[in-house]
Amino acid sequence: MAGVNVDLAGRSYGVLIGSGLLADAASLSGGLLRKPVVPVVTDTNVHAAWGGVLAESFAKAGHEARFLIHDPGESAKSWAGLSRTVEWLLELGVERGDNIVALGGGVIGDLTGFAAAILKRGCGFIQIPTTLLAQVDSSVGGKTAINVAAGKNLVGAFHQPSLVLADLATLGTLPDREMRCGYAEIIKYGILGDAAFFDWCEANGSAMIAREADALEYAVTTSVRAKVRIVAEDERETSGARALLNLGHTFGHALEAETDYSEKLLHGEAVALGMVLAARYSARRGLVSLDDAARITAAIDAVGLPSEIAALGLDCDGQTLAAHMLHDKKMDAGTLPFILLRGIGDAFLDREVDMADIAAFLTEQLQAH
Ligand SMILES: NC(=O)c1ccc[n+]([C@@H]2O[C@H](COP(=O)([O-])OP(=O)(O)OC[C@H]3O[C@@H](n4cnc5c(N)ncnc54)[C@H](O)[C@@H]3O)[C@@H](O)[C@H]2O)c1
Ligand SMILES: O=C(O)C(=O)C[C@@H](O)[C@H](O)[C@H](O)COP(=O)(O)O
Ligand SMILES: [Zn+2]
Repeated sequence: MAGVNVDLAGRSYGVLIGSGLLADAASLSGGLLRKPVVPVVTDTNVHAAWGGVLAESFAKAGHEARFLIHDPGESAKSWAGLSRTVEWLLELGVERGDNIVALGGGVIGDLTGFAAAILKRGCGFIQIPTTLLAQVDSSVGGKTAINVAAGKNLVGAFHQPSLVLADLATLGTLPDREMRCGYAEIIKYGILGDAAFFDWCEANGSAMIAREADALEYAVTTSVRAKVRIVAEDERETSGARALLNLGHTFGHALEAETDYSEKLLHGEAVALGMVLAARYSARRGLVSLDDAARITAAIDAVGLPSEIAALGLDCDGQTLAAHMLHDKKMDAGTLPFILLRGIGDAFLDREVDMADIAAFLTEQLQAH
């Protein structure tokens, strides 16, 4: 088992990574579980696959896991999903010092974390991420949110968990499409700041997606360490350091909005496409070489992630996609900074991007091939 500490004044916590942690969840949580009944928020798929293992672990330690089970998918990260969660937690009599368990992927983690942030002005929560994407990214760092009509994650809070338990064995039941989504956020750490890790991803992406134990453990621990370093430097995304974790997301969130946050395009797939677009736009501006942009596209394509927005068959132009971006949380005094590239492993925040140029570029990309 590997452990990574997230060092934040007054809000520090550990991320434990290993295989089989769920069966020991109660003992690993130690004093964080204070009451006989422990609220666990999850979705139907995760409950069916792993709810029993968690319930048994809690029962061995004298706790009853009481489940709130949402439908799977982005629809749970909504006002309706939030209100259902908060009302249920209130009925259970959850107190500020209690910890609510989020058992699931990024949707359940973001929703439960936000419910914990606002319930009685702030309760504790434990992240038990069961997707690769949630283990390498969403369970760590304290961004919690729901989606609203105007866009992705627009209502939320920074609220750090008390503990993260990333059990690699839970990935055994995860569909391959979701494994590829996790890979998108993993290779993101290489593209934005670690060229050697990008090389490693290029060589080991397929092994990781095939759940080869060594590759998976290396990918998850390296990713978590990378994220923790950035979060410790800029917890609330104020200095620009954390904004680099948004590489591919300005484009990606616009694509998710245009596809109605549906199964047509999952978050990791949108981020993969967004990173290709960021690389190609950087090349168009002469910031990065065409070779580097092509290498990023090839690494994404090689594992079966989408790399061409033209193939999505969207009925819109670049201007429509650019309009979605105007709600982006990075907007600052009317301008939208973009995360662009000078090279693989060398991302930076460009505050001088012209939105008309972005729209024209996207129209070209929508028509390409
Ligand atoms: N807070 C952050 O920093 C952050 C970072 C990245 C992504 N996100 C958010 O995370 C969300 C995406 O998360 P996700 O990719 O984990 O998707 P998800 O939570 O929708 O899970 C994907 C699918 O896998 C199923 N599933 C989960 N674990 C499983 C398991 N072990 N076995 C079988 N099925 C399982 C789920 O039921 C769901 O159908 C997006 O809303 C995104 O905005 C947040
Ligand atoms: O932790 C961060 O910071 C990230 O940007 C991680 C992203 O992968 C994640 O999708 C995040 O939710 C996007 O941030 P947002 O502020 O644009 O919602
Ligand atoms: Zn993301």
